[in-house]
Amino acid sequence: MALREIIKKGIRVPSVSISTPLKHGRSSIFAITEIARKPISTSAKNIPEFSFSSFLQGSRCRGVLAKEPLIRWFHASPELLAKRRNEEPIGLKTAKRGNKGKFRKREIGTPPVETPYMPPKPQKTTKSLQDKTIDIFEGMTIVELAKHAGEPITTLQDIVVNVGEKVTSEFDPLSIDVAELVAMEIGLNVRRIHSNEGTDIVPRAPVITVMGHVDHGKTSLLDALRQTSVAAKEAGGITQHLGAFVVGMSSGASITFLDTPGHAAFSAMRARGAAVTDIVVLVVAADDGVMPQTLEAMSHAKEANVPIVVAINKCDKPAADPERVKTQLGAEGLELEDLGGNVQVVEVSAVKKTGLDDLETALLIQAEMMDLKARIDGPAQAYVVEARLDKGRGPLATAIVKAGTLVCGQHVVVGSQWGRIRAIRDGMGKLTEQARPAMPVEIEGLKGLPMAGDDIVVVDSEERARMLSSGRKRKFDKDRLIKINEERIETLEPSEEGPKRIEMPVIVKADVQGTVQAVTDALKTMNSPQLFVNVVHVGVGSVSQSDVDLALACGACIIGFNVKCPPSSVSTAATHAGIKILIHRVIYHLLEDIGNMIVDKAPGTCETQVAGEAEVLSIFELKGRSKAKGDDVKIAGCRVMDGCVTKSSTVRLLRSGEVVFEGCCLSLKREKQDVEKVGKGNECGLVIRDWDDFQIGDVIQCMEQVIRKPKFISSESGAVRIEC
Ligand SMILES: Nc1nc2c(ncn2[C@@H]2O[C@H](COP(=O)(O)OP(=O)(O)OP(=O)(O)O)[C@@H](O)[C@H]2O)c(=O)[nH]1
Repeated sequence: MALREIIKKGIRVPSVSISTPLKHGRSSIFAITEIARKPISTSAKNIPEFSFSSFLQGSRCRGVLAKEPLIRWFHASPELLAKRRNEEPIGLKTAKRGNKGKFRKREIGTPPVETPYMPPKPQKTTKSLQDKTIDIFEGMTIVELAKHAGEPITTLQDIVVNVGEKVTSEFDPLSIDVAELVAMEIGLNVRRIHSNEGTDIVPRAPVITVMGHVDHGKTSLLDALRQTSVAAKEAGGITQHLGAFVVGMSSGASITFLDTPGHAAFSAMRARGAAVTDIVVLVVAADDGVMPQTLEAMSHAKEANVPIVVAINKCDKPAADPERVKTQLGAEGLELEDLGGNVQVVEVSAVKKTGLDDLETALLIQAEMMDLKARIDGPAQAYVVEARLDKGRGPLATAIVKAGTLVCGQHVVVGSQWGRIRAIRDGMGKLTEQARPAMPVEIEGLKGLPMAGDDIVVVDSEERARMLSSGRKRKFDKDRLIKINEERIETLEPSEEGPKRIEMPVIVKADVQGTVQAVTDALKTMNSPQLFVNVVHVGVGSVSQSDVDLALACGACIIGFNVKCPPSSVSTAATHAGIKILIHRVIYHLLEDIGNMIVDKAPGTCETQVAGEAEVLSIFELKGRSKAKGDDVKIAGCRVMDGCVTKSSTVRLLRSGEVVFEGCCLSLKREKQDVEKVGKGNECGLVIRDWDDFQIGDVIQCMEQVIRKPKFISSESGAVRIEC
């Protein structure tokens, strides 16, 4: 849609992304933007005069770097601009530019037509740039970037200038951070490609994630492995410190385990492109066998192209049947070594601590086959495994370095957060100066809380860190808005015809960022055309007064997952405000609770149903007995076959299965006594208002109005849904 149309129609544009080469008429575009950004009541005359320098500043913050590129308006040349001006008289005339690049005068023509502002109906975004990911690398040129991005070189040059970089030629190498910023400004996702060439490359420890069905012993196995570690034995046992730990073996080799068992953490990390895990240990209980989440874990590993080592656990149990498990896994397409494939299987017992050495050996063999190596010099490439907020130390992130060395004091950008690394601690909680590949560490010094799977990028200066972080935040916010919009549309569309949609606003608080995400994702699985679980706010830490205030403002309930009960002052405030706080540690219990709340909250739909059914066995006629007119009255002598016949309800008469009359009951008697209702198996006399044409064999049904609430359904695999 042309800008002129937008202005005319009064559609408010949140902000506009404009990109034009210098001298190609950006001043007029800027002026148009100013009008379009405001509600239509603003007249063009209100636009203040501006100078060339203020325009440049303006274009930086509102034009090229604008947040919502709903409209892209490229001017290729002054000729095209002139042509457009002729074709689309927008009521604005471009200022004439003087020799020194200053605007002398700007004439403003016809103000836009004033029509009331109508918020635009959310529209489905077409498969957008938001979904496009390009590879970027240190030293790439603008020409290369333009080729990857599919954008004109001049557009990118302009953005590079606007992010404060000097450009002398399109063949100038860009730093990887600037390349990312430029890509984000045009709405693209990036994948940073790090070069490994010519540096010190050494073998590294494998990084392993344990997955499997609920209660098959993932946590027990991790605990057992942690205790068998040589390092643990030497240190007299490690207190759990990080979301990852290293098992040192007597041979000197080591294995890094991610202590965030579960598919949610794995998927969340993968969704952010964090290829942290080298191998998945698939835990299957020997007595239970393959279960739904075993299959889920298998597909997660397959999709991520991560090899599996199977640990058949609970082999100490009398009901254990490892052979059956192997057959089941084989039938699911896993090519086990025993069956001629290359997937290793180890029989273990986490409780009896048997088979753990075999498991470690199997993992080392798998790692050896993969020839895992990493560069140890140069800037670190690392990922966040877990993040939490510590009262005294601020945001803390458990990280795994993939390549290079992370050094204390470096400026980093972590996801959309930034900071300067104040301290690095190893798995034992000991301060260290640096972290090398496959070494889980905790870093301190970030300004905000990152998320599991966020990448850690080392940058040269605080300025660069701030700039990259704010660029990422803008992109993150924009993508989030697009996603919310799409989710709303998806859930809204089919419900327009159907029953009214239930919206359930919730606030999610959890112990760590990964859990926040897992809970949020689990809640979203409940969404359907009839239900929208609207996660209005998320955060790490226990439920606070400000959560209660927010919940009150938006009618939300508060979920606290894996957090302590809130202080009594907060609970009291919530009770007074009528805000529900749900504290849970098991996701299925939480979903069940939320499901029940939704059912309670749902208004339900009013339905008519048959409450009782009677068959006409005989017909009596009472002469001149009608109270109103003194006419004859026909009584149907009936037997109640099902349910209950009630005098106050509406009735319908069926003959040969067809409804022939609908009305109300005038009189209901049982053995000459007026009664209100007659139950199944009993006989009664029934008079229907305005109907006396009874026949033997007719069926009289009593109808009642019921409010039907949605049903909460939870399946064995733990999935839940609300059926309206
Ligand atoms: N007999 C026996 N019991 C085990 C073994 N491993 C775990 N268990 C028991 O199985 C139950 C579940 O173990 P967890 O380690 O909590 O299982 P999980 O897979 O981490 O469970 P979720 O975190 O709920 O998915 C506990 O009661 C454990 O004591 C084992 O090797 N032998």
